Amino acid sequence: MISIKSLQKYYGSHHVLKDINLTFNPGEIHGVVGENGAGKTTLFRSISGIENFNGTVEYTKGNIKNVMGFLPTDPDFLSKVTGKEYLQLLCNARNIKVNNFAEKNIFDLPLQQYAERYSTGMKKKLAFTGILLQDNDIFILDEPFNGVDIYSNTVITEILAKLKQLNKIIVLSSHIFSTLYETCDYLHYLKKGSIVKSVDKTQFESIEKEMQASGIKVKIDNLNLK
Ligand SMILES: Nc1ncnc2c1ncn2[C@@H]1O[C@H](COP(=O)(O)OP(=O)(O)OP(=O)(O)O)[C@@H](O)[C@H]1O
Repeated sequence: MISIKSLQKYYGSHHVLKDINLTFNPGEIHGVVGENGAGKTTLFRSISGIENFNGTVEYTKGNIKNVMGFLPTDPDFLSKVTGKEYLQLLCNARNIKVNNFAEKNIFDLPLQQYAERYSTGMKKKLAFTGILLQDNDIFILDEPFNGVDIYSNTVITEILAKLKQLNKIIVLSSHIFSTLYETCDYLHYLKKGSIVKSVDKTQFESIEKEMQASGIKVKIDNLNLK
């Protein structure tokens, strides 16, 4: 179980995350939704230990960093590192031996090419493959579906279902509600740095409606488009 208590994050005087309290259990898929700039990436980076913050993130089974795979929105790679070398590096970091990377290449990526020259979607798929090969127990996925083609979206959805079956802890963000309905067990609505609503699947619609009602129509009307 991951237990987040009173998490606060400031960038200078900007209070980006305000008193976040969340619990994630094995076998659950949690979605974090919110408008651009609400703080989703900052929350994920804090949980992953990339950012300093006030409050606590506790994992009951030990050091979260040793068992967690973090997928950033836009993964980037060192220059002159091929896709295969990148996967090898990630496996080495966990002492995992892979004999045949071609067999593990679920997205059919050109593993002999330099990863930094991959397209946006290919980079995301390579980074995702890497954290899957690491046998992690926790997956923090920042917009895993964004920039990825339709077929790969289906593959990712099926992988998430499999990870859930395997009792992993999964936290993801997405702006696409149909995807969230399909994948998540719980949704947390992050608004201006605060969790304003946490619901189970039976109430996803209430968050979708609340987000739609948060002024978009009024703003468009104010444009006076003719
Ligand atoms: N390194 C940083 N330094 C200063 N401010 C930052 C930094 N990173 C993020 N912010 C600010 O923190 C706030 C939350 O940003 P964050 O990227 O977490 O939002 P988000 O919900 O992930 O947005 P999006 O949906 O657009 O990806 C924004 O106001 C952003 O400008």
